[in-house]
Amino acid sequence: MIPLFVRMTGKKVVIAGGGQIAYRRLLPLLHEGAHITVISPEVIDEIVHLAQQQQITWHAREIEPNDYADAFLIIAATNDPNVNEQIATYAAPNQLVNVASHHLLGNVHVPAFFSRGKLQIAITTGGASPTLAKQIKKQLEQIFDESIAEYIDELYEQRQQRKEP
Ligand SMILES: C[C@@]1(CC(=O)O)c2cc3[nH]c(cc4nc(cc5[nH]c(cc(n2)[C@H]1CCC(=O)O)[C@@](C)(CC(=O)O)[C@@H]5CCC(=O)O)C(CC(=O)O)=C4CCC(=O)O)c(CCC(=O)O)c3CC(=O)O
Ligand SMILES: NC(=O)C1=CN([C@@H]2O[C@H](COP(=O)(O)OP(=O)(O)OC[C@H]3O[C@@H](n4cnc5c(N)ncnc54)[C@H](O)[C@@H]3O)[C@@H](O)[C@H]2O)C=CC1
Repeated sequence: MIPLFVRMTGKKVVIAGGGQIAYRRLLPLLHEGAHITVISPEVIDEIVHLAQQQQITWHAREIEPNDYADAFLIIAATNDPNVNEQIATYAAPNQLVNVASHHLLGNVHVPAFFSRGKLQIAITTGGASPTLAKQIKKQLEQIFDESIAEYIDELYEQRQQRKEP
């Protein structure tokens, strides 16, 4: 696997499942302006709320292959490993698929990550220990505190000016 930072604005994302994990995946995508559809018979209150506010679409039923045929990114976050596996199987080879229940399925892993303005730091252990990824993130959050965001903004401005003809 290689790390990529993907611009998700306007991209169609289909999330199967509506528990805490689905919600955790959903939030940064929503923040980035992705078009999110959650398909799940039941969802947590936070997801109900987002659907009521029309920030996302929620279909209260089980997922079917047709639901994600044209999705850019599919997130399989149900609590049924067979359903998640089926999603990975039915997805087209050119789709991005994240399977929360099994690190060897799908083609995208979600890292532990944090941002300081334009600086983004992401850590993965390739399924070895998500808990360790979280611990490393916490250590790096101490090293790169909020003050670095302003410095990086300055670097950005200076660089843009240098690039101007
Ligand atoms: C493959 C991946 C999924 C993907 O890419 O979507 C995956 C898979 C699995 N996680 C499981 C369990 C836990 N995951 C966490 C936490 C996090 N897990 C995250 C990512 C990933 N987890 C990807 C690999 C990343 C990597 O390896 O580094 C983080 C970094 C990001 C995020 O989820 O947002 C987030 C920390 C976020 C943060 O705080 O920064 C905790 C601890 C906790 O919640 O506090 C536990 C319980 C302890 C334990 O079991 O270790 C299980 C067993 C499930 C079961 O028993 O059914 C599987 C299945 C499997 O391993 O196959
Ligand atoms: N960080 C990570 O990557 C972690 C991943 N996991 C994995 O993620 C899975 C989901 O975790 P939680 O959100 O806590 O589970 P949860 O049990 O709270 O939620 C599961 C959701 O899946 C929905 N669902 C069940 N069958 C469905 C179907 N056929 N179609 C659509 N939706 C369906 C349910 O209605 C429910 O909303 C876990 O089972 C586990 O395998 C668990 C912990 C951490």
